[in-house]
Amino acid sequence: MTSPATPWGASPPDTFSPDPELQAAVTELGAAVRDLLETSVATTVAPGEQADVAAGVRELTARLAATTRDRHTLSALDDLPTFRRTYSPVSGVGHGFAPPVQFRREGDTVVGECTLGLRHEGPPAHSHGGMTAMLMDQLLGSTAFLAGRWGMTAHLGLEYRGAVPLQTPLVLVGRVADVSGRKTVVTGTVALAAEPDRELVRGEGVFVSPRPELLERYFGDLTTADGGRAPGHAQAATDGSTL
Ligand SMILES: CCCCCCCCCC(=O)SCCNC(=O)CCNC(=O)[C@H](O)C(C)(C)COP(=O)(O)OP(=O)(O)OC[C@H]1O[C@@H](n2cnc3c(N)ncnc32)[C@H](O)[C@@H]1OP(=O)(O)O
Repeated sequence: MTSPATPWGASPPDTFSPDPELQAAVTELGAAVRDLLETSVATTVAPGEQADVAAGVRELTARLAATTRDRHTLSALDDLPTFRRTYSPVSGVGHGFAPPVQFRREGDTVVGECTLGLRHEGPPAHSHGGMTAMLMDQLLGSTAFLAGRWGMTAHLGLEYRGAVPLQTPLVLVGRVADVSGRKTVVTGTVALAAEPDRELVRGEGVFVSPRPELLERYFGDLTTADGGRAPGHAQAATDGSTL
């Protein structure tokens, strides 16, 4: 299957079809852990109740620990050529810390929407600056990727122009600014969904597709969940247009 032409290059064909039962269970567990994390930093119940809950959570954790993957093994729901990352701490539905942000193409931009919670707090009632940097890194990286230009963050610059409130819908917009060789420059903004033209954070990132020796060093021993060599990175990272 070939991907449709876009003003900025090829996008990867999405032919990956994960097990729907696993996808549903991981999504549900991610949502439940997200609620737990959020409530754990908001709760004001008595110390004894918190201690009881902690003991219960440890029992549940032990059940999940019965079988686990190591860092060199992809989840069965992940796919490198399409960069499907179920456990991304920014966009992963399976990650309790993630808002999670949903990204989509809109014209020549990539748009993301999310609402941050108390688990992302820095200054009271507002986002931690590092959390906003995570949002920006993922936004800019996703923008490069969706333009057929996968790369790793080589530089990330941020201007914090206004504090980002928690529990308030946000909109993120990314644009490819320049491409040359293995390098892609992307700019992006974070704003309130209700005031999309008032930029709270402005970012610029340089994404570089690593040279083959680095690719091998970083990802050479990655395997898929069923033990095969993980496909896609060598091609995906050296030239996004081959995706
Ligand atoms: C849907 C999926 C979306 C995924 C989104 C994910 C978002 C998150 C992305 C990440 O967080 S990635 C993790 C954080 N980043 C890293 O760990 C990268 C660490 N750095 C490296 O491994 C290497 O420095 C790097 C791969 C970035 C570059 O190494 P190379 O040896 O391949 O690059 P090289 O030095 O040959 O430079 C290639 C080009 O990039 C340019 N370049 C490299 N570093 C640069 C830099 N810092 N600033 C500006 N330009 C840079 C360099 O000048 C040159 O330009 P020219 O071709 O025009 O000469």
